Amino acid sequence: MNKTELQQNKSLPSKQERHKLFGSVEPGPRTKPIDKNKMADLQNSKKDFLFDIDMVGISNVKHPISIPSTMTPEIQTTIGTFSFGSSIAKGSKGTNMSRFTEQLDKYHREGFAIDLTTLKTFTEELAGRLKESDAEVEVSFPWFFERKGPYSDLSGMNHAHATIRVEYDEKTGHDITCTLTGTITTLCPCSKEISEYSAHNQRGNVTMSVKLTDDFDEQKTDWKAALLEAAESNASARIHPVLKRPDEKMVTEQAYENPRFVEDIVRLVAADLYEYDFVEAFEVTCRNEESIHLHDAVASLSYDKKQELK
Ligand SMILES: Nc1nc2c(ncn2[C@@H]2O[C@H](COP(=O)(O)OP(=O)(O)OP(=O)(O)O)[C@@H](O)[C@H]2O)c(=O)[nH]1
Repeated sequence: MNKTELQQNKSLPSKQERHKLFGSVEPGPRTKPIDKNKMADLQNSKKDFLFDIDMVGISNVKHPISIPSTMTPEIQTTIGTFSFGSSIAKGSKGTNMSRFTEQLDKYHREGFAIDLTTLKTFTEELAGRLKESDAEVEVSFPWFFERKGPYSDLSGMNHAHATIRVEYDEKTGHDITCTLTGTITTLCPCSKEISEYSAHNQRGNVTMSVKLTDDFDEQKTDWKAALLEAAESNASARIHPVLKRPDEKMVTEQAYENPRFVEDIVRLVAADLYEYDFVEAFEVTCRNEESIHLHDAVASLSYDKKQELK
């Protein structure tokens, strides 16, 4: 049926009348100023408001971002989920929340690339814009990377979940924590040991949170690729988007030859993070989505290399 054949039998009231029909009313008298300078500014009231606030800001801010990567694709646009905040002293009623998104938009217009150098500048500048001595910014995003079948070399796209957190304080400078959750295959050592055939295996989620050393050089090291390698190289097998039968045979046999408990994974990944010279402290968690249970198996450990110096 085309447009001219469609009959409009109903005679509808105008859109304005329809809105009235559904409850819209005429605006009431306007008594409050519309000029910004004459408006009340509650946020900036100064009194003793009893307690300092550790962090106030906005969260769950979705925004398009571009991220650099040493793996293919080297530049990718994705959606970042941000949170921004700062402390406020008890003498201030509130923060100026519009300034967070105002600054985000300014950086976006200048081609906001989500690298650590830019995020450090962003956080310091945010503290200045808020007229506070500290600020924090966190951004999470799916990071995509190409993965080839081990035999066929056929490629497809995998992704891991990345988070960068930058904390700035004018007295102590910047603190950066980078987190990556990568997915792996784990094959149960116990099941392999006790069974006449086979062994159950599952998807494991490895979350690595690392505090970077002050001299970390992102031109030399892609932290995302390094953390992914720590998780995948210690797994029973890697996860692949495209597998032909010869590939499938290879990853199945590889998993059988490399059985891992969640405890094995966190310890082996910890050993790699311990050897990375750009990592000052770390936390590793492995959560296996068990294929023989409805529940997950979990293990985690944390380590601070500075402890060794004490
Ligand atoms: N402090 C505070 N602000 C809120 C809250 N809920 C909403 N707002 C925000 O208040 C903002 C407007 O306040 P400001 O950012 O101080 O606006 P302004 O005073 O015109 O901005 P400046 O000229 O930069 O000081 C809006 O962006 C709202 O999102 C809240 O719980 N606390």
